[in-house]
Amino acid sequence: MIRLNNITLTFPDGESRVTAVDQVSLTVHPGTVTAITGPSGSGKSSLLAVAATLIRPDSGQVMINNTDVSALSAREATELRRTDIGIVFQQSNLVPALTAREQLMVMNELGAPHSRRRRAQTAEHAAALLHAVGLSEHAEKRPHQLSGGQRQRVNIARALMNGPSVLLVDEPTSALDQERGASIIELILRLTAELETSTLLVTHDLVHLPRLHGTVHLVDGRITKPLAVG
Ligand SMILES: Nc1ncnc2c1ncn2[C@@H]1O[C@H](COP(=O)(O)OP(=O)(O)OP(=O)(O)O)[C@@H](O)[C@H]1O
Repeated sequence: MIRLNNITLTFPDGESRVTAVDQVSLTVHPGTVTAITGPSGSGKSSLLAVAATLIRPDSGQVMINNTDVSALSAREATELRRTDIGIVFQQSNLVPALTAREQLMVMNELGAPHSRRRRAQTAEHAAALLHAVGLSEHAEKRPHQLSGGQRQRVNIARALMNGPSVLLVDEPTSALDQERGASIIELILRLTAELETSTLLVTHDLVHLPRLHGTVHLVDGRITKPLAVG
């Protein structure tokens, strides 16, 4: 579970500061997907970065599975991020030289060298995830040989490699046509249910909102009345 308690985040802006996130609280339960929507500049990506523990807020708490992230040492926070949080960034950051399978394998090779047995388990897990995202037949392809939707599927599978309890996804459908976008949303919903992740999804594609479990609408960094959807 992820819970944000009264988060405020400001950035320097010339002589003063701009408030990107303004007293935002939200909770995402396991197995559910909550969308963050709002106009450009309303603080969606900033809020996601706080949830990812990549940016420390000026005030407020980020609770991951009842652990207050601000109470952790830098090392503990890094470990929590590695094991408990899966992130799909807006800019696909797949490595051009690696195949889909290798993009997943590399997640486990960052760190201590592993035994042969551990490598075999990792390979099995990567294969299972590629199957889950419908890419078994494309496992040996490199990013330039995959479509935009397929690359997004690799990104999602890679974010799930370490078995995170929290999945954070930034604009997963923005580069896709409506049909491919809808199938990525279906995939995220299915994986969220199967793997019981608490999923937060930034999107400005309002068409998908009725499929999700909750929506947080931001204007100028603040939560406003939920949009009427459906
Ligand atoms: N690193 C930064 N330094 C200074 N200001 C920033 C920084 N990042 C974001 N901001 C400001 O914070 C506010 C929120 O930006 P943010 O990128 O979170 O919005 P957004 O809703 O994700 O926008 P978009 O939909 O265009 O991606 C904006 O006023 C933005 O200019």
